Amino acid sequence: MRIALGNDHAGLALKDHVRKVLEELGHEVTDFGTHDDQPVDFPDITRATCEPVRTGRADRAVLVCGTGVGAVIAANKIPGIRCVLGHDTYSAHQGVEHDDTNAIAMGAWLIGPALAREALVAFLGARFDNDEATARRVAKLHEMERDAAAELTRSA
Ligand SMILES: O=C(CO)[C@H](O)[C@H](O)[C@H](O)COP(=O)(O)O
Repeated sequence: MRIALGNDHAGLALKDHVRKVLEELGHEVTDFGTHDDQPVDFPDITRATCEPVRTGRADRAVLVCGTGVGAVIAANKIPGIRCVLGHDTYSAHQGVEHDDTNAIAMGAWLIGPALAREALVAFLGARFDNDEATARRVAKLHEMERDAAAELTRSA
């Protein structure tokens, strides 16, 4: 898969591990940084990393920050991005199967390299069920995004 990878300063060490895991698993990784420990803002990194997924130039995004929470919040504000907090393997694959998640966020302050690896394997190995119920629910998420965009246009 084509994976867009991004992290803030708090996620740097775990991101380096994640990149190696992704490459070992045979994925094509584009690393959007950050590449050193100078503080950066997770919304900026998240936006840059998720943009190629939004536009179809990457298949999935992997985000690493301190807790994963900031990156999840930011990612789920981007139209077309559905991001799971990937601190357990069940959520990592079930989110794809039921909710068509295309991004995963991890907190470097909370999980270690072994769990990060297992969560990634679960996330990247999973496929959207796309049955009647899951397709209907994800369509409603798209509808919510369209409603939000229309509301913005109306109030502009
Ligand atoms: O973990 C986070 C909150 O959800 C953020 O993404 C940042 O990593 C964290 O807030 C960074 O904190 P710092 O005090 O600037 O290191």
